[in-house]
Amino acid sequence: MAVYTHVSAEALGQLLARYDVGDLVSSKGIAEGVENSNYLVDTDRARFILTLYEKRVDAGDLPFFLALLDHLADRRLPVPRALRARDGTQVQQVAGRPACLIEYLPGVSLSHPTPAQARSAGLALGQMHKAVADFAPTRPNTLGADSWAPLFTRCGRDLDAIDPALHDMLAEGLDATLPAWPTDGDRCTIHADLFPDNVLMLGDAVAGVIDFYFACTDLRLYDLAVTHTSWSFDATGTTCDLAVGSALLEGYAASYGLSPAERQLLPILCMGACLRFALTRAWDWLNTPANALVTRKDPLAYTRRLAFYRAAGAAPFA
Ligand SMILES: Nc1ncnc2c1ncn2[C@@H]1O[C@H](COP(=O)(O)OP(=O)(O)O)[C@@H](O)[C@H]1O
Ligand SMILES: N[C@@H](CCOP(=O)(O)O)C(=O)O
Repeated sequence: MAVYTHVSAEALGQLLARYDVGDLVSSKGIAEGVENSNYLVDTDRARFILTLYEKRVDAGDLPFFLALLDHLADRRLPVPRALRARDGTQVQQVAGRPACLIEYLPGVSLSHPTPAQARSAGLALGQMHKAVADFAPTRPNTLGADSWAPLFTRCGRDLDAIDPALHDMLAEGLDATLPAWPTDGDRCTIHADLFPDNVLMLGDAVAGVIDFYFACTDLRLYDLAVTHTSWSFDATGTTCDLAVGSALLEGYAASYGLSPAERQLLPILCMGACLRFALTRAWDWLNTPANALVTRKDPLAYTRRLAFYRAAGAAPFA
């Protein structure tokens, strides 16, 4: 459960009074997510999401994220906008944290996506990449390839408390990946965390894309790689469903295009994506406050994926 900061009914009532959204009827903390505190808020007029930005979100980056949401929503992509209060502001202070009241989107996050659903996710990702062609703001990827070795060093031998082989697996993975990391290639604004839990589905169709708080400017195909690593495996990272991975690529190819040369880059980009999530999960495993209502995510689910991509080479991307 991701609620790091408690919001009292009084504080929530005061917040809602700044907006033209009706009166508070009920609110409850949302079980999913690990980064921010999220509440489902019902008023007598509609349902909303209240997000309080926590650990990894720098308040200085919020204008970038919120402008991106507005940009994509203006182009009819299914992303939620942050509402504006009567004074025009989108970011408020709630219980000492920066916070936004966000449009609620229907749909469910999947645990076991089918190929048809993965195809829709690939289509949506390609549509987003097209839609950001005229999005001018930029944001460096603070969890990009340059950050992985320093994060590994900061975790150090504490990694072995998670698993005795974790330190050496990550060291080998970094050695295999970083020297081959692409230095050029198409760059654009990317979501950078398009896991199934950040896509709301209705049947086989994408009804919402949420959680843009890692969005940044980086290699476009790295976004596809992150999505491949998160959609194509079971939660433990043990079994790869190649039909799901292929359908994801097929959807992306249909909406954006995917050349043979670009497919050849995907193995190394997927290895990088595995390192990124194994490292941040490991860091969080070692550093999550004991009193936080959050379910930590298993870093080994990403070292298993890393081993898969290292062994499989180009085969999953043909
Ligand atoms: N705009 C939204 N509409 C509907 N549900 C949402 C929306 N934003 C978040 N949620 C729900 O809240 C959960 C956590 O949100 P998320 O942004 O993924 O949190 P975190 O930033 O902590 O990862 C999601 O899995 C989803 O169930
Ligand atoms: N998707 C990342 C962690 C970020 O969590 P999210 O709830 O914001 O998607 C992971 O699974 O490690």
